[in-house]
Amino acid sequence: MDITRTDAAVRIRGLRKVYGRLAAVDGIDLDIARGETFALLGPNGAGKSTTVEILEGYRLRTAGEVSVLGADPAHAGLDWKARVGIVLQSATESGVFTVREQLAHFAKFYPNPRDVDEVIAAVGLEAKARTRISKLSGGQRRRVDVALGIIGRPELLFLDEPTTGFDPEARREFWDLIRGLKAEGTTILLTTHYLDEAAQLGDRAGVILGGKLVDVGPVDSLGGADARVPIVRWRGADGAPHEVRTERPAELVASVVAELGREPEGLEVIRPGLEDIYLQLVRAAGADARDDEEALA
Ligand SMILES: Nc1ncnc2c1ncn2[C@@H]1O[C@H](COP(=O)(O)OP(=O)(O)OP(=O)(O)O)[C@@H](O)[C@H]1O
Repeated sequence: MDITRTDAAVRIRGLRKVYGRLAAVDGIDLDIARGETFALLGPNGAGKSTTVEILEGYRLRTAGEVSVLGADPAHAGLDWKARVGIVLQSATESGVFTVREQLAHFAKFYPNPRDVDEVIAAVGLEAKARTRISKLSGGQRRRVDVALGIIGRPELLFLDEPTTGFDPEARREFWDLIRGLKAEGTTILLTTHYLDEAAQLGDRAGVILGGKLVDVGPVDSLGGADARVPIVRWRGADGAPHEVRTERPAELVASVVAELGREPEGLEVIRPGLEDIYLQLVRAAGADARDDEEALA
């Protein structure tokens, strides 16, 4: 099968990456459509960066098939590189240039770059355009990274934990920037530890655990319908904790109040958000892994 013959921006089949005895990526299949924003979630060491770096052409895979914008990133040339924007996890080091100089320099490598001043404005660095990068704060340097990632007007943008170190206002401004790129048709693959970021930006999300994609789907359906059923918690007459999942929490609370004849202690009604669902998935996978280990022992 020639998987480069696809309309998808990214197609991954049976991807594996082995470091010594560790399968850091252990059989991933995934399609990302053109124009889609896909958020890749997972705890530290899950295999997100390894996967993304293979797609970027920075790492070689052990096995599997990968197509990115119709090419195999392991063999793609300069034309392909010009169509891809990359914001790596680690920040820019080149401190001697000003923000504007650095961007103007990189813009020359691309056939159809964005306007340097527009990009500086888009990442909110107008006031620092003539400042040396070495004099910027961590969050401001991260904005330079993002600016360098988009200066070439990429069709596909990889963002590896882009807002680490951003203050809350900067994150919101960054989200607006990403929404603008998305509106222009840019395909975006985002890895993040911020679940609200995935919920704000992602059309779909995938959760990687132990090198495997354990769930993938629209952000608001991740974990399945059951994962979103409200949870009611309270303490009974003897002080014992109770927890019930129900689609009709008001009805349950009314019956608990009637039974106790008073306000229940420790009453909580929780509608699980993406963060709760993600944590449930991570814990469930951890429990499965322990069961497997016990079965093997
Ligand atoms: N060059 C390498 N040599 C050996 N092991 C590696 C190498 N790079 C990554 N690993 C291991 O592969 C696993 C996956 O790492 P990876 O960086 O892909 O995780 P991640 O999901 O991006 O984590 P984080 O959220 O911390 O960035 C980890 O156990 C890591 O220790």
